Amino acid sequence: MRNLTATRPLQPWTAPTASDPVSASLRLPGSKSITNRALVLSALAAGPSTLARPLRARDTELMAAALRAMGAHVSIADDERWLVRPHRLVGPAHVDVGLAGTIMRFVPPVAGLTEGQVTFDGDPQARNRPLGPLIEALRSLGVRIDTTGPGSLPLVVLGAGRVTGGEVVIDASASSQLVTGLLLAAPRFDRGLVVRHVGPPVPSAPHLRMTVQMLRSAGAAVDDSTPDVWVVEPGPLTGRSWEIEPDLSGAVPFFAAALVTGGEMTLRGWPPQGSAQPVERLRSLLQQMGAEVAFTTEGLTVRGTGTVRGLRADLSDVSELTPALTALAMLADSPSVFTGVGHIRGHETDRLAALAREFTGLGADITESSDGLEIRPRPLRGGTFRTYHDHRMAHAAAVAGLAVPGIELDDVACTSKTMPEFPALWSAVVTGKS
Ligand SMILES: O=C(O)C1=C[C@@H](OP(=O)(O)O)[C@@H](O)[C@H](O)C1
Ligand SMILES: C=C(OP(=O)(O)O)C(=O)O
Repeated sequence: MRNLTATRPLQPWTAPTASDPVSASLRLPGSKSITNRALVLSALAAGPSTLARPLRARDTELMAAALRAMGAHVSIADDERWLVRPHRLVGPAHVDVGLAGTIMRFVPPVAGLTEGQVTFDGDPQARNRPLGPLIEALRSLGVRIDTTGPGSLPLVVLGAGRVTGGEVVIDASASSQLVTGLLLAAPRFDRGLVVRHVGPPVPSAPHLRMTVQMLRSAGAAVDDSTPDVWVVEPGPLTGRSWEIEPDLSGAVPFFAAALVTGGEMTLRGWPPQGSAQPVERLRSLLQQMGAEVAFTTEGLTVRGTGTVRGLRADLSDVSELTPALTALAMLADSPSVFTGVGHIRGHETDRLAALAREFTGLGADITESSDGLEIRPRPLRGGTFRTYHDHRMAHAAAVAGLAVPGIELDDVACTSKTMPEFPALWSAVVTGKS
């Protein structure tokens, strides 16, 4: 099986230190999670769709390429508006998932609906990310899948062009994306789908709500009224125009900059009717850490008061924020304890181990627990910080670097996963040249 992933040259980068309060008003790129759900739903719809202000980054370009490889017409030439015209899905096709959880979990069910063989592989670290429960769930629904590894990439889906559907039991405690992947394709299964989760809690509940909300927007009938059970009726998905919100997770390091430096950061472009992303939860976390947060006509504004407070929190619903919040906690006036995020050991890297190791290398007092981190702030020093191909490790190092001179990332190019402009934009914002 081929691995088409090109080797990317490492890009060392020294995180800029802020000499003044960081203040800016920005419009950030679109949400990865919304863009990739919209691409999948559009490729499975009965008519054409558009995505307004999508995220252009490695994860979303690879998703577009994956769907195109299986026959959908996906045009991403225009930064402001991507076009998707569904087409009969046919193999043979190869899907390079890169390091994207959204591709490795959302596309195999689509491959089951494809006529022909679809192979999947990605970056070496993608092979470590949990996929077994999805493979088993699809097999139990009659989809033929060949694997060489123990329930992980690489894999081959021998698509029959249709999936009967029915009922499936899955342990999705390793990732909410295991459920989302099944749900997104489920309206196109002959009998629809009932997904029943059995096991420790599913993390990232807001991402599951986003999935249900977007399925309904595309015309699907979904019942999520019973905890840990999702019922999707069979039926056509409609093509539509998707407005992609700015990425909330990508915004967090910028909000953190306001907190650390006593500055003010406004992110423009929030939907007036409420967000599909967990804005209220983020607002509460930042407030507990000492920020003032306000929604104005211009956007979402976070103001630092000059002091960062320690935080005790279960972060299971917003686990992808753990790296940036850990960096903030390093600079706080009291200890922090984060729990509920054991599953981020299966994110782009083992984030608990990587954060503990790299910040310890800078002089931090940080320890891993089985499901989180404990941080007792003390002065940090500059030094090398390894990012392990993980964009959010780079975000964490950048936040610490605001207050600690000489933090040298071995590679910042990993930020291309969700925000290729991150190094340039961050430097401009921190130095006041944005
Ligand atoms: O569905 C999604 O778009 C995502 C779900 C979450 O995954 P996990 O449930 O694996 O944490 C989140 O961390 C990830 O960044 C994006
Ligand atoms: C966990 C993340 O990504 P993925 O969508 O690849 O799971 C993340 O972006 O923090």
